[in-house]
Parts: sequence; C-alpha cells; structure tokens
Amino acid sequence: MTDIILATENLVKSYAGSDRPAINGLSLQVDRGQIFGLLGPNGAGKTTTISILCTLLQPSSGSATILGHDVVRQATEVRRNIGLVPQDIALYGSLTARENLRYFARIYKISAKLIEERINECLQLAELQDCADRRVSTYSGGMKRRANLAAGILHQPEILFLDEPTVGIDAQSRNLILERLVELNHQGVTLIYTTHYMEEAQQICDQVAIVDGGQMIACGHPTQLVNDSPGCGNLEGLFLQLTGKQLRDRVE
Ligand SMILES: Nc1ncnc2c1ncn2[C@@H]1O[C@H](COP(=O)(O)OP(=O)(O)OP(=O)(O)O)[C@@H](O)[C@H]1O
Repeated sequence: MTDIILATENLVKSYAGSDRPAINGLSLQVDRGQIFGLLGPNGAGKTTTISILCTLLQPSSGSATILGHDVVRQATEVRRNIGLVPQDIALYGSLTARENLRYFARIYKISAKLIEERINECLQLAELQDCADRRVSTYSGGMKRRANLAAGILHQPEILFLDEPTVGIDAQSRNLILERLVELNHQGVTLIYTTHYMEEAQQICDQVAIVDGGQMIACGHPTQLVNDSPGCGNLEGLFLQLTGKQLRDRVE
C-alpha cells in the first residue's frame, strides 16, 4: 500500500497584475520515501509550486496537504516537518558556515545540548568541516550550495524541498550533492526537487512531473515515461518533445 505524504488538488496561483496563472490546476501526489522531480522550462511554475508547499505563498484556489496537514490552515504543523533548500543561497555572507548554521539551529529550536553535534554532522555531510569557520562570502559557488543544503537539513525534516540545488556549480560539488541527496533518501527523507538537468533527474528520481504553463503534461517514473515515448531516447528528448524547442526566456 502506498503512503501519500504530499498531495495537491487543482492548485491555482495567479499573481496580482499577471494575465495568466503561474500554476493552473496542478494535481500531484508524492509517496513517502520518493525522490520526486518537478521539471519544466523557465517560468513553468516550479518555484511557485514549491513556495506554496513550503507555506511561503498562498494559493489562489485548490488545496495542498503535507502529511495530511493543509498548507494554508495548518501551516505551523507543515513547517515542523519540512526543510527547504531555496534556489537563491539563503545564508549570511558575513558569517561563517558554522555561525550561519547556529543561527538556523536557533530558528528551528534545536535543543541547546544537540546544536553543536548536529551542526558538525551537517558540515561533515556537506564536506565543509575544514572551512566551517571561514566567512561564507569567501566560498566558491559549490561550497555555498553545499552550505545551503546543510542549512536545509539541520533540523532533520521528513520532507526536503530543493529548488535547483545543483545549478551553476562544478561536477565535483554536483556529484557530492547528488550522492548526499540519495543517502538522505535512503535514511527515509522524501525529496521534492526541481532541476533543469534532465540526466540528473533520470539518474535519481523515482517519479518526475513535467509541467509547462502551470499545468502537468506528464508524470511517472522517468524510464517508464521514456520507454512509453518511442524515439525520444532519454528524458531530455522526451522533455523537448513535450515542451517544444521554442525559447522561454524572451521578455514579454
Ligand atoms: N512574484 C511574482 N509576481 C508576478 N509574477 C511572478 C512572480 N513570481 C513568478 N512569477 C511568474 O510566474 C510564472 C512561474 O514562475 P516560477 O518562478 O514559478 O517558474 P519556474 O518554473 O520556477 O521558473 P525557473 O525555471 O525560471 O525558475 C512565470 O511566468 C513568472 O514570471
């Protein structure tokens, strides 16, 4: 029997002043223990969806629940169980990684007895223990992304949201982050993550949803989706087949 940990039903979000919804009737289900990839071209609605699920934005209509808690009415319960690794680095550059993590540990209300132990575990996971006392502003892009991950998992969330956690970094940091995500998943953490790297999604996801224009256009196991669409070869081929080759970054 499957255990649904996250569900959205007909989710819609319209930003004020925008002539079309950023998400438009999105219904998703994520099972406990999955690595779920939310894929889509620029502007498809991925960050908006994650922001609603993390209780940072309110939907215009529809509903979303996490562990049975409604993300609008029971936002406090939802926040207790989730972690977020946002697309923009959410760290103070003038503080060291250790100081940043101490700051987040207090926000998460981690007990004083456990704080240093937990910080050391997260620094080690991100392979930052040797530079933990350097200011984050001196870090490379890959180190900043790894520190961002450490901050998102400090409080041991059951569900971890990651918005493009490997964007713009070298192959070594990317590989380390992916390995760590798979390890966290093996320890029982459900992962919901966005990426533009299709080979990465094909490598680690149990399920992917491809969205475009705020609507779901395909959902399933990546290999199954590829096998069901002869001629596309891999997930990137399927993605281009479904979303088209027209550029999405033109100014409207
Ligand atoms: N605060 C906002 N106000 C108005 N429109 C917004 C706002 N945030 C996002 N949008 C619009 O909503 C749509 C979906 O944006 P969103 O950032 O969710 O897409 P995305 O799939 O995460 O894109 P990307 O891959 O570029 O990060 C886009 O058309 C975007 O311009």
